[in-house]
Amino acid sequence: MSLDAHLVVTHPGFSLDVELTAAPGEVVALLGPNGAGKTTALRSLAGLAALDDGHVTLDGVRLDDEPPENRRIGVVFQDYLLFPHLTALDNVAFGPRCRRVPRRQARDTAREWLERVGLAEHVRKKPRQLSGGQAQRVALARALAAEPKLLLLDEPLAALDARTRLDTRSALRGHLTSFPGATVLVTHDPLDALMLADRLVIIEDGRIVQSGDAATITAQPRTDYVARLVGLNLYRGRADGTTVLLPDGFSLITAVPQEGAVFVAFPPSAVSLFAARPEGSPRNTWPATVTSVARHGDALRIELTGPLAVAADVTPAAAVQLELEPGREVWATVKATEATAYPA
Ligand SMILES: Nc1ncnc2c1ncn2[C@@H]1O[C@H](COP(=O)(O)OP(=O)(O)OP(=O)(O)O)[C@@H](O)[C@H]1O
Repeated sequence: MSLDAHLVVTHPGFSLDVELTAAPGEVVALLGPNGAGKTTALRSLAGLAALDDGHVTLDGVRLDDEPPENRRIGVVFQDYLLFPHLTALDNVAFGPRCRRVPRRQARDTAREWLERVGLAEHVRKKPRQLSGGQAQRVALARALAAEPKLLLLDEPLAALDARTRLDTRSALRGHLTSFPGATVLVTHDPLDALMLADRLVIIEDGRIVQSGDAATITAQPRTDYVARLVGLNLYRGRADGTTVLLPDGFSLITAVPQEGAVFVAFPPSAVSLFAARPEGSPRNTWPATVTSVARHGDALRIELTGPLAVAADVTPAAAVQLELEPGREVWATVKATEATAYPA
């Protein structure tokens, strides 16, 4: 169930030319700025957009001449909606039914999958009676129930609010871990990529600019986009429920409990700075000293030392008001809901 693809697609003013492989069980994330060609790549893998050149091979079998329904590819696309007139159960049973599995058996399989994604009580609901997170899980169950060899996910979490996103991301990670086929995931969100993927492939302007595991890419970004992308505050520690103890003794509180070795990540935009210790403040609050101030897009990126070394993004107005300059002592906070912990 390994994927080997060379995707060449030409539109007026844009050309995509990327080579992509994914081993059985491997999750590959395609990341890139808007218009980089991620969706085009995914659609051409799915057979929804024609290749102008190249090939798509799954397990050594060329797929590019096969119609989408014969490709044994599961897709969870943002615009690939559930059938509105079918129940969750029949939406999920649709895949097996397409493969001529008898109705009762298809429904049994669908029920199992809906249980697996935690929707046992919602099998009879129509899509409009489901929340965004539930609909996303039905879409995932529908894709997996068809026993695809390749799973394609296009921004699977983008439509969800922050809290639902966190829960759904963790659950999705579990499902991907037990999925035996190859997975290709498109996302804008570095956290999705770090948490869900074994390997990242960064696409800019239709070309691969960097690929590798998260640690390698984080250590050695090769383009401005990648540098900004990995501009996450990332720590390794040991989780005991929602408390993560870092090696130098500082503890971070996270929203989702974990156990054992974990990473904790949050973006610089999640760090707030205050002149005095804030009252009734979020769970993570510590004194910090500014070491540098640099322009970062429309914001200023502030590097701080203290019990936790962090980067924070603040508006220029806030930087002036807080008199942020090297040596300035401030208080930093991060909400537990912004600090994501995931197994290391
Ligand atoms: N059918 C089409 N006809 C012409 N141009 C297209 C077509 N589909 C995509 N493009 C162009 O191809 C480029 C890549 O688009 P694509 O949607 O693949 O990028 P993306 O990386 O997924 O972007 P985003 O993150 O914004 O979704 C864009 O410049 C887009 O305008």
